[in-house]
Amino acid sequence: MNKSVDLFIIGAGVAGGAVAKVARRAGWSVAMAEVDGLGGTCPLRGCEPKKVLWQAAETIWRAAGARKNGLIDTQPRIDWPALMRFKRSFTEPVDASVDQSLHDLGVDVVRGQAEFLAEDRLTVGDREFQASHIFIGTGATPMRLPFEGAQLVTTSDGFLELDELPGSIVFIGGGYISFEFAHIAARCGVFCKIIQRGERALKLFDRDMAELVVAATRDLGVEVVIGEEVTDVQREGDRLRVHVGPERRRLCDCEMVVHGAGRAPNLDGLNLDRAGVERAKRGVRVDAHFRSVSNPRVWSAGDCADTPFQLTPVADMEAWTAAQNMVHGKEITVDYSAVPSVTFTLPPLASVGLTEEQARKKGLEMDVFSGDMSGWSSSRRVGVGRAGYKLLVDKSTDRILGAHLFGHKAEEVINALALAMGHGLTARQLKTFPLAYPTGIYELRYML
Ligand SMILES: Cc1cc2nc3c(=O)[nH]c(=O)nc-3n(C[C@H](O)[C@H](O)[C@H](O)COP(=O)(O)OP(=O)(O)OC[C@H]3O[C@@H](n4cnc5c(N)ncnc54)[C@H](O)[C@@H]3O)c2cc1C
Ligand SMILES: NC(=O)c1ccc[n+]([C@@H]2O[C@H](COP(=O)([O-])OP(=O)(O)OC[C@H]3O[C@@H](n4cnc5c(N)ncnc54)[C@H](O)[C@@H]3O)[C@@H](O)[C@H]2O)c1
Repeated sequence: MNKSVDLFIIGAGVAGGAVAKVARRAGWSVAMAEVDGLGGTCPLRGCEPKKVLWQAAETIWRAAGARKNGLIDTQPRIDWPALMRFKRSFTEPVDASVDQSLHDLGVDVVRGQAEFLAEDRLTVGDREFQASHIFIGTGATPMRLPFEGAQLVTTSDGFLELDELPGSIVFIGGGYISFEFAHIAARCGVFCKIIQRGERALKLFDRDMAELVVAATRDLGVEVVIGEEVTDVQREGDRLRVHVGPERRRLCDCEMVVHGAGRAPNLDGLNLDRAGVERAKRGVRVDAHFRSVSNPRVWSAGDCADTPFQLTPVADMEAWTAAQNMVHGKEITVDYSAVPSVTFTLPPLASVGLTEEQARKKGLEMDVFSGDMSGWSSSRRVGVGRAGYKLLVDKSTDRILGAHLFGHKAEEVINALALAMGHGLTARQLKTFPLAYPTGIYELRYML
């Protein structure tokens, strides 16, 4: 069956959903293909289910802190199967609820894998579409691991569906996923090891803060191995053997190996060549307005586009911007200078703007305010052992260039700093504005 539409959207995730809204409100006819659950990674197998697990682990963390402070004498335990059932009470309704909103919006939802036939034509199963505009919002998937035993490695999707936890887990890679999952699993009694190649873990974060997180993670009993690259995984009876380095040296055995080695744009199988859509390693090549550089009918944003971050709010912001340009003929761009990001460890690691290294490379004249927060009452109240901050302030404008926090409530405080950066507030304004006390955000005045 053939159908012509103003816009065909590939992928019903955050980015696809944002574009659909703008286009339908402008009266465009819109069809949208989705090969998996509607809603995409974030609500089904990413941020949302992870946060449910994290919140449960936070209870254990809080209890450990209270025990350390001599306030309680028991340590609670997570009932993992119950936690999984609880998690599913969040994830299972998502598909039907997104389906309903897309239906109410007037989007023609097509279940199945979309593939290009030509520059303006696509198929999904036995349906064929001709579209004046096409939006690619296919997200990312765990990147292919270049070794034989890769099929033995559990992905983040698999981890978030585990009915039972194993006794030991090795995480490949020391980025967001490994640290977040290890902080959860370790608090459920799993022995965890994180293996990171190169000279440091959490590379997207400020070096000093990342070191603090590694130290706190080791305090928790998680082994963090830096400078080793996982090059093979093999089955040995009922265990898995992890090898590292070019010579495939045996490093350790464990019950499960989890993929935290990065995510790649989900573009294979789309037949981009047939549509003349150029791609780079990081995704569809787009101009500053999110239009394909090689096929003007095609637009792309979110995790599958060659843009700087793989984060939900960024996918949303980029896709909304792409839609304004595509539907309303605007020429707007995205400002990435104040994008906050959090690694949900316990306590969390949060960051916005430039790291100290990046600011120094740019030759910026700045004041660096940094310190240890472990002795502050906010840390002592919850028994935090390690906590720190670093704020970079431009000497000439007094504006925040970057902010990096590791501590209680960092995941919330960082948003105040992002707002301050985005709206050009000065350090003095932040320091003197009367904020509610005693709160995490109030403590900004002690940092500056
Ligand atoms: C474990 C985990 C935790 C995360 N935690 C956070 C967090 O705490 N905070 C945060 O900001 N970000 C987090 N992220 C990242 C966040 O989930 C992504 O940045 C965000 O979902 C990207 O949105 P998107 O719309 O670009 O892609 P997606 O949400 O991945 O949507 C793409 C959709 O396209 C579909 N699709 C792909 N190919 C086709 C095809 N050929 N035909 C039809 N449909 C197709 C997919 O099935 C998917 O539904 C996390 C990611 C993971 C994996
Ligand atoms: N809280 C959040 O916002 C959140 C949470 C999870 C994921 N995400 C998004 O998903 C993306 C992917 O997350 P991720 O944790 O998989 O990737 P990541 O990019 O954060 O970290 C991957 C790390 O694995 C290392 N690595 C790769 N192959 C290796 C090997 N064979 N041996 C040892 N180390 C290896 C890389 O050098 C890199 O440092 C993130 O970049 C982020 O944008 C965000």
